[in-house]
Amino acid sequence: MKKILAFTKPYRFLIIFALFLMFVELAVELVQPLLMAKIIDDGIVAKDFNMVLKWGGIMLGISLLAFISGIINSFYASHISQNFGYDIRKKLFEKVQSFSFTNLGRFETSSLITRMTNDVTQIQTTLFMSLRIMLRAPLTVIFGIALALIVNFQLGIFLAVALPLLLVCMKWIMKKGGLLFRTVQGKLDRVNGVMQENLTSMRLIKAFLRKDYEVNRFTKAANELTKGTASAFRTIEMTMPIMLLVMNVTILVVLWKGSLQVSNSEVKIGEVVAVVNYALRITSSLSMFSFIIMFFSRAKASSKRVTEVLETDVDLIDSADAEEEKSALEGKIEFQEASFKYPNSEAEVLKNVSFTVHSGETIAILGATGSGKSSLFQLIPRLYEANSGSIFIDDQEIKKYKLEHLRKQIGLVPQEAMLFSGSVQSNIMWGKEDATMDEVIFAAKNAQIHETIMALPQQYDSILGQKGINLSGGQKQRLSIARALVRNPKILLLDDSTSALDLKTEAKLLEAIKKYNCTTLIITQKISTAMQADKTLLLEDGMIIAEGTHEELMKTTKLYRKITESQFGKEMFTHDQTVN
Ligand SMILES: Nc1ncnc2c1ncn2[C@@H]1O[C@H](COP(=O)(O)OP(=O)(O)OP(=O)(O)O)[C@@H](O)[C@H]1O
Repeated sequence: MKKILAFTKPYRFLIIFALFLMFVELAVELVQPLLMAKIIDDGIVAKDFNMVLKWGGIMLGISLLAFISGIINSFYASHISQNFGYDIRKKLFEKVQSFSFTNLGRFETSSLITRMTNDVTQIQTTLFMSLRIMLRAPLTVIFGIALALIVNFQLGIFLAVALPLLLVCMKWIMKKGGLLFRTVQGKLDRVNGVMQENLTSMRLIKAFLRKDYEVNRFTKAANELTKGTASAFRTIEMTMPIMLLVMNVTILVVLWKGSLQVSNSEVKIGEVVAVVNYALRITSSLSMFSFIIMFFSRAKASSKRVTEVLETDVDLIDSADAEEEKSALEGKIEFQEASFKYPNSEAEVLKNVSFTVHSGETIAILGATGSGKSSLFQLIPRLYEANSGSIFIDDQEIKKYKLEHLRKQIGLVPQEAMLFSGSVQSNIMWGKEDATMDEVIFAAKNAQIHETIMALPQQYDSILGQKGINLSGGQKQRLSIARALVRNPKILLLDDSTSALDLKTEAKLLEAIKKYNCTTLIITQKISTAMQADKTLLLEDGMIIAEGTHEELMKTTKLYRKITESQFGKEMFTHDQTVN
């Protein structure tokens, strides 16, 4: 909660002003019973009509003041809370952007979305309500009792006795409510998760006729949320009848005792009316309490969830001895006995991997599915850290480079082509914000996608749907390659990114990439790609089992020959090759 409250700091003067206006409203509310007592005792009972008019006029005047204060307070309360929510959301978003994959593994995507949207809204609304009305209710109770004691101590004491009972009741409910609403937000994560998976996999769901299954899955998650929320609300609402019972009994006692005192002429009738009036105002404030507790409990739970994200230590940052590099990389890559396992798993997916790629070379990486090819790629831009061994770029350990300097010079094309909604041009420029149109076209031409783009109705201005839904798999791949090429990378990592391309287009692409003079690593399943590379690494079960040119591997490695045979037939073998 402390961390969240710190976000109110920039608005502290506005908050003080809004609270001041709220106090004006409160003061008017509290002074009204006193004025009423005066009008009754000195005006009505004493039959002084001028007195009634005078104090009635004053009452009207201060009510008008309260009304104007309320309007201005409302304006500032919404201004402050909207900006406060914006600040938290921005900070959360920036924090998530800095997360490593290990950090991201701690939170479900849907949970992060709920935290950035619904949780922030809960906190934001609570701040708004606090500035508007919420704080008024407890203050009405406290000051109402204090003023009742001043007006008539003997009657007011009954209200004071009820207070500790009410406080105990509230404390218990606040604690319970906080826990319950934390569970509710967890269930909301689940609903959002199911919804997100469903909406992003709609084609698959329709093709597999899984609509009913998905509807059931959603219904189950939504039911859980409904049950959880209802249970939380029920618990909180239990406070209402308890608190109202306490107050109504108190009012009865005040009326009974007051009537005795009036008949014995010990007190004026106006005093009894004032104390009863305070008791009624306290009761109406209490009726708001269950609603207030609900908001606070929810905000407390949401604050915890938001703070959890904000306080996560980012575990992949620039190391203390990282050097400020200004010059461009050459692109030499060297792995020395590098081993790696994912943070959430015990299985070693790369085992003592050693190899060297000289600057400007093109290397193909071949291996069965799950052999660790993509994992190896992730270590180069330091998306993950190797658990043992070392990785060097230009003979310097990658840990010694600033992350930004390193990643700026790497063009990564992931296995699944990820595009963004927006124009074709903006998708290519995503790789280099300040790219000129000439650079964009040059990259597109080299990625062999320029002609396809020119055939689109609005060419480079054509709008892509979400994730590039209106493009074919191969077109998406080539657009992702253009996005990487526009960076003019020193190291280009293509993760099975040419799988959907025909042999001719792929050959043209690989030829065009040579213009960039960058070190290129290509994960592929195709021997035709390996044949165009300077060297191929053959990966099996996280280990490099062979490396060499196509001809060398054909001579030395049975597995490589088998793959070749399966793709090209036996004629690829020459009579002098011995089978190992
Ligand atoms: N985020 C992850 N957390 C835990 N294990 C993972 C993760 N990603 C991959 N793995 C595991 O690491 C191993 C290697 O996966 P990787 O994606 O590197 O293989 P690959 O050779 O690229 O496979 P493919 O050709 O199918 O893409 C697999 O056993 C996989 O289950």
